[in-house]
Amino acid sequence: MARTPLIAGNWKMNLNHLEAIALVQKIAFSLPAKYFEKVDVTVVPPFTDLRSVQTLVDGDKLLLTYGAQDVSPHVSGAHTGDISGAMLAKLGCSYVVVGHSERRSDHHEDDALVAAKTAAALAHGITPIVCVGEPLEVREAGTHVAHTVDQLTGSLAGLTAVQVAQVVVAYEPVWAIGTGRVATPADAQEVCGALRAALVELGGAAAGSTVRVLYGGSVSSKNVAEIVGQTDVDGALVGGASLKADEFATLCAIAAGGPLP
Ligand SMILES: O=C[C@H](O)COP(=O)(O)O
Repeated sequence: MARTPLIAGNWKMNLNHLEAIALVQKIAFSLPAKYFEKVDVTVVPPFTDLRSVQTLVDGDKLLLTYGAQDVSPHVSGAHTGDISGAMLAKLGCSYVVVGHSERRSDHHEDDALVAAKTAAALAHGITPIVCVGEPLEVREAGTHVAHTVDQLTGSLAGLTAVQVAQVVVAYEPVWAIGTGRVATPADAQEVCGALRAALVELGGAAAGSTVRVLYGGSVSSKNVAEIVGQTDVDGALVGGASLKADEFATLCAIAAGGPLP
């Protein structure tokens, strides 16, 4: 079954709600409806922008979707600073990023916590984008495939086969994030192929054929075609390049198979 590519723009801790509106308007203006038949496009702003983005997307009936950068593993109550899955669902979020390497590093998130967040997202009908990826020393030791497969297995622990088939996975080698040092298409395919095989182990054939496995790490309009051209790469999780409307729109158009906007 052909999987529709997904391009997700992770804004990280950038852009206030006014800047968010301006960027989404520019992206939507640059990408006419025909592109959305061939690629799913989502933006992932900071929490503080989500209500503004929701109002814009709903009001103007835009075809792109949006998501959040994190979700609480808790349901509600005394968890200062957390944002629940129910809150994100009410804001119309389609996706939530979980287990990004910046959160694993900055906030010491481990696979068990990521698994709890993954389950929290699914419980509210939000698709988790589950991130895995090796640091440079693991890549240099040559154990990156086993490392990322272990991370994925831990991050999906406790899910049913049906739930496994509902996630999106993002392979983001830490050494490629924000560095301009993109993985080669062969590097991306090697790990994404192994992750797909692991998905079959965890969720059966349905998970292997339906789950989209993205690549992330210095993706731009210059390299996206080769990356998404790999058999087991179904799109990209884009950081820096998602903050520039023209660049992000071009990147999405290329992932859709063109023509350029
Ligand atoms: O979530 C996105 C990734 O961390 C990639 O970021 P980047 O495209 O700036 O390298």
